[in-house]
Amino acid sequence: MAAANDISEGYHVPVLFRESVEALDIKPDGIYVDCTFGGGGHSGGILERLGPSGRLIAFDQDADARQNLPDDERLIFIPQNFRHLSRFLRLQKIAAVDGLLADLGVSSHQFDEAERGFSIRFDAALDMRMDHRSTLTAKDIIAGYSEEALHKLFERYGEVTNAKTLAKTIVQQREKMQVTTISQFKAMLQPVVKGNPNKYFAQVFQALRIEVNDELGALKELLLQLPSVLKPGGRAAIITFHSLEDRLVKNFFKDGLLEQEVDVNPFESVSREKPLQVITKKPILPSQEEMKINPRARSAKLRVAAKKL
Ligand SMILES: C[S@@+](CC[C@H](N)C(=O)[O-])C[C@H]1O[C@@H](n2cnc3c(N)ncnc32)[C@H](O)[C@@H]1O
Repeated sequence: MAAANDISEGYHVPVLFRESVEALDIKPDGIYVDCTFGGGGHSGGILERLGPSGRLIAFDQDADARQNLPDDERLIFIPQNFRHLSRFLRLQKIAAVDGLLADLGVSSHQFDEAERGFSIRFDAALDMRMDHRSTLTAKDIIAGYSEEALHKLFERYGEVTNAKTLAKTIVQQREKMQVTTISQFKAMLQPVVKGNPNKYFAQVFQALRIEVNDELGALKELLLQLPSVLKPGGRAAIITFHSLEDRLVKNFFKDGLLEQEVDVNPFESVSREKPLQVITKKPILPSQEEMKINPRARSAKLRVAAKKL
């Protein structure tokens, strides 16, 4: 596993490393959660600050992350989706934790392994699953979703400007040809590509990846568990990579609500307890220097909140 100043470039370079680990305000004997272990960069930073009695519970739904596990008995690895956070903490007999970090999305490793099907750079099966135990793949979405569902998906998750035309083309074309690989899919899209093809394909692939892995559903479930999982004063630090995720985190940290819900009863809106206190009024962004060294950091935003005392 990568230590703080010995970042392994091979698997994943942690983004906003110092900022996010410092945001957890680590107590040496505390219990912490890394929801997204990946290459173990952030976990390494947390372990460095923990004393011998501290504990780190690390989740990752991708079996590949196991290869980065350090030989450290303070770390417990849980190869599961972080949406099951409370359940697995209970199994470990942990009632609440002192801090939690989530560095959302995919790792560089997942992008760089051609056969995972995440990257437009390679040809492979249209897969995109972070967790191989789950059944839905990108191929299934292209083959089976209705035109309307495809339209909504590409518009919402990819901000594809001609999402309606794209959805229509997919539905027409899939009658004529079976699409199982990235190159077949890209060929199918050729007539509708708008602007820079790489940018267009990247938006389309992002939308499919979010759907395959139900990334927003998992994030919502994680957020809803924060008030009960954190100890009073316990910190949550979440790094997002696109506006849909960031909006969810921002709203939940501010109001304890997933969407901007309108309170029907104005008295209730005054009295409703907000479970978290926002620590970062504005998101923390990577420095120019970090973005130069690690272009993947460009869209990262870190938000931090604490459970109210
Ligand atoms: C951006 S990488 C994290 C990198 C890590 N912070 C590091 O320093 O190497 C995201 C990781 O989280 C995992 N992941 C994403 N969503 C997840 C979820 N809902 N549950 C569990 N793991 C998830 C991915 O498999 C990937 O390995």
